[in-house]
Amino acid sequence: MKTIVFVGAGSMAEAVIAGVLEQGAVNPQQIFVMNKSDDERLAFMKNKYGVSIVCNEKEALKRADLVILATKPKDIHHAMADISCYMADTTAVLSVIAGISIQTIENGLGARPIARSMPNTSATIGKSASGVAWNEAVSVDMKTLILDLLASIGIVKEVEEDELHAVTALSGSGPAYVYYMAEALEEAAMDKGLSKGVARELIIQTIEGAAAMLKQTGLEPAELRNNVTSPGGTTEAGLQALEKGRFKEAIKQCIEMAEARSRELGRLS
Ligand SMILES: NC(=O)C1=CN([C@@H]2O[C@H](COP(=O)(O)OP(=O)(O)OC[C@H]3O[C@@H](n4cnc5c(N)ncnc54)[C@H](O)[C@@H]3O)[C@@H](O)[C@H]2O)C=CC1
Ligand SMILES: O=C(O)[C@@H]1CCC=N1
Repeated sequence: MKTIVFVGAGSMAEAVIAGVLEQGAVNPQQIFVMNKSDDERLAFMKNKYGVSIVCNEKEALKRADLVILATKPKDIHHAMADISCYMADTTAVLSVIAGISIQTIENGLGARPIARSMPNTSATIGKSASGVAWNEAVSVDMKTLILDLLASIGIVKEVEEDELHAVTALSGSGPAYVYYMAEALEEAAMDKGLSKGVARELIIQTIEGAAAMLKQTGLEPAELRNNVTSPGGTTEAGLQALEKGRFKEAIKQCIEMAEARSRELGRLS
C-alpha cells in the first residue's frame, strides 16, 4: 500500500483528496497532510476525509512513496527546504503548483522521480481536466500510479513540460472563466426578470448540454454554433453583441495573460 504525503493542505490539495477518495483510487489511511501552521485546517481535513495529520515530519516523509507538493508557488522554496532532508532518495514527487519547473524541484529536493501536473478544482467531483509531464527518473510503475491517481479525478493528458503553462492557462484556470460567464449570464437573466433560481438551473443545464454536445457529436464548435444560429434570429443578434465586444479577442488575451503569468511564476520562484 503506497503512502502519500501532501505538503500543503489548501483548496487544491482538498480537491485532489476528495476526488481520489470519492473514486476509491486510494483509501484515507494512505494519505497524510501537512501545512505551514494552520492546525484548524488540518483538523478539518482529518475530520472530513479521515486522512492523517503529519505529526512527525521525519517519519512521515521517510516512509512516503509519493509526496504531493500543493503549496502556493511563492511558498515552495521554504516548503522544500523544510522537507528535503527527511525524504528518501527514491521517494517520488508530484507537483500541482502553477509555473514551478521540474528543474526547480530537482534543485530543491535533489535528483529523484518528479512529475509536474496541472489539475483543476473540478477534481473535487472527479471532473478535473489535468495535464502532466515527467522527468526521466519516473519509473513505469510510478507513472502508472500517478496516471491512475490523476485519472481518478478526471481526464489526464501527458504533455511536454513547457506545454504545462498553456494547460495551466486553459484548464487549470479554466473553471474560473466558465464561472465568470455563468455570473454574467445570471446577472443578465435577472435584469430581464427571471428569478435567480430559475436562471441558475437554466444556465447550468445550458453549459452542461453544450459541453455534452461537443463531446458526443464530435462536431466542431463553429458548426454547433451555426446550428443554433437562425439567419435573422435571436442568436445572431446576441452574437453580434459578443463580436462588437471583441469576445474572441478577450478570450485569446485571457489565455495569453494566464500563460505568461504561469511562466512568470516559474521565473519569480
Ligand atoms: N486553486 C486552483 O484552482 C488550482 C491551484 N493549483 C495550484 O495549487 C497550489 C495550491 O493552491 P491552493 O490550494 O489554491 O492554495 P492554498 O493557499 O489554498 O493552499 C496552500 C497550502 O500550502 C500550505 N503551505 C504554505 N507553506 C507551506 C510550507 N512551507 N510547508 C507546508 N505547507 C505549506 C498552506 O498552509 C496551505 O495549506 C498552487 O500552487 C496553485 O498554483 C493548481 C491547479 C488549480
Ligand atoms: O490561479 C492560479 O494561479 C491557480 C493555478 C491554476 C488555477 N489556479
